[in-house]
Formats: sequence, structure tokens, C-alpha cells
Amino acid sequence: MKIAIIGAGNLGLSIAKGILNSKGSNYIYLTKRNTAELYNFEQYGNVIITSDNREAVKKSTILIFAVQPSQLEAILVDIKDLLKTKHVIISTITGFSIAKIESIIGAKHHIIRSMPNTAISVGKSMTCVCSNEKGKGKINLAKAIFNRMGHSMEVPEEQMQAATVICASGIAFWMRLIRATTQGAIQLGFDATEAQELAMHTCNGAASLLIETGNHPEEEIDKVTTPKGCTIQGLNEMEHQGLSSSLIQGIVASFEKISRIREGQL
Ligand SMILES: NC(=O)C1=CN([C@@H]2O[C@H](COP(=O)(O)OP(=O)(O)OC[C@H]3O[C@@H](n4cnc5c(N)ncnc54)[C@H](O)[C@@H]3O)[C@@H](O)[C@H]2O)C=CC1
Ligand SMILES: O=C(O)[C@@H]1CCC=N1
Repeated sequence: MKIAIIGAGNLGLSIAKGILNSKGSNYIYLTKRNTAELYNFEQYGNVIITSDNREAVKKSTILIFAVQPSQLEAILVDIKDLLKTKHVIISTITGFSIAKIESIIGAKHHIIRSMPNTAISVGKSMTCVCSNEKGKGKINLAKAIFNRMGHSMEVPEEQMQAATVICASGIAFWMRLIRATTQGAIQLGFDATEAQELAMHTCNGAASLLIETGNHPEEEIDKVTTPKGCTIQGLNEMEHQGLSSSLIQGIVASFEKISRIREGQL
């Protein structure tokens, strides 16, 4: 597979690392207006760094767009005459609909809208995908690419906004929870490094329990909460302080913000 990542920023570089770690491409084109910051990637023989999007499009079949929402239209206008049937166009852009992409490049192309997260760099992204009519034939290819770097799910396009909050922004939300747990552990006497080690591996264990057993979180919580014990005491105090409620409110606030990004009211 020949992959171009158009827009090698935070997400684009995370995808590049994921692809390189999974040996998922013959070579990768990485594009950015100012390529100086990409010198780290020059050590890889199969990475081509350029500011020339047109060159990257010509030489690749899978085109992953990871630029800011306000930058996509001009880039698509610039490269659209180069698009051929071989190309699979994968957008990661928040709030940028398939209809809008089609209105720029036409509906005859394979268009996949995706929502990965930065854990793609370590092969652990939860990625949601959907496609235009033409792209339906390539959705399994897109899922296969993302499954090499984590887990993927096809969703209706109407759910991409919610998927953005839960999966993409979700990385930041979980990081803050891990950070808060770390702060608690430091207050209880662990040094900062130990505290983070305890927090992140416990978080990993909790997620793995659910992934591997298919159990509901409350079923696992019931196994931990000894009657009159310390776990239920702590858990109930967290809920009195609004733990679940604040998370849900944050998720909804994030969701509402995407509507404004979509409408260009940044
Ligand atoms: N950062 C994240 O965790 C996630 C971001 N997204 C979406 O991915 C997109 C990129 O987000 P980030 O990586 O955070 O942004 P970013 O600002 O870090 O990266 C965008 C990159 O595109 C480059 N760029 C701008 N114009 C260009 C052009 N004409 N040709 C080539 N490259 C150009 C910029 O130099 C920059 O490196 C956004 O649309 C965002 O909504 C989606 C999921 C997760
Ligand atoms: O915060 C943002 O707007 C982007 C989309 C999801 C993750 N980062």
C-alpha cells in the first residue's frame, strides 16, 4: 500500500507512527507546509517528506487528510484534478461532512470519513468510519488499515460527531482521569513516577477486563466493592461530588462545540 498523509501534525504524525510500527505500507508520504519539524522521520527509509501535496497524491493510493477543518477545502481544490479511481480518500477532519467533500471533488471517488485518536501511534486507536456511496466498496479496506493500529467500527455518518467526542477527545478525558488518580496517589505517599505507573496500569487493567470478558462495568465494580469497605466509600463520595455527572456534562459540551466548528464559528 502506498499511503500519503496530508497534514503531518499531531494526528497525522500519530498515524504515521502507527503505520510505521505496524509495517502497514510500502512507503508513506508525509506532507506539511513547513517540513523542517519532520526531520525525525528521515531515519526511516520508507518515509518521503514533502510540502508538495500534488506529488504525494500522484504517488499514493490511500490519501489520509489530517489538516485543520478550515484548511481542507483549499487542499482538495488544489489536488482534485489528480484524483483517479485508484485513490481512497480518508478524511479525519472534525465536522467536515462527506457531502461537503463530494461538493468539492465530486461523488465518483471513494470517500471514507474516519475518526481515529492519537493512540493510533501505539496501535491502540478506537477509530470510527463511514463512507459515501462509492466508498462502500472500500470501507473494509479502511477498516483493515485502522484495525492494524487498534480497533475500528463502522457507524452512520450522523454519529461521527459523537464518535469524535468519545473516541478522539476521549483520549484527553481519560488522560485527565489518569492524571487526577496520579495526584491522589502522590497525596497518599507515592512518588510521582510510581503514582503514574500505578494509575495507568490500573486503568489499562480496568479497560482490558471489559474488553476481554465483555462484562458490564457495574458487574466488575460489584466484585471490588466489599460491603462496608473502602471502595464503595470512595466511589459514593466521588458520585456525591458529581463524577459521572461532570463527565457526561463535559461530553455533551464537547459535542455541542463540534456543531459550532462545523458551522465555521470557531
Ligand atoms: N489531534 C487529535 O487528537 C485529532 C484530530 N482530529 C482532526 O484531525 C485534523 C488535524 O488535527 P491535528 O493533527 O490536531 O492538527 P495540527 O494542526 O496539529 O495538524 C495539521 C497539520 O496540517 C499541516 N498543514 C496545514 N496546511 C497544509 C497544507 N496545505 N498541506 C499540507 N499540510 C498542511 C499543518 O502544518 C499541521 O502540521 C483536524 O481536522 C482535527 O479535527 C481528529 C481526531 C483526533
Ligand atoms: O479538539 C479538537 O477539536 C480535535 C478533534 C478531536 C480531537 N481534537
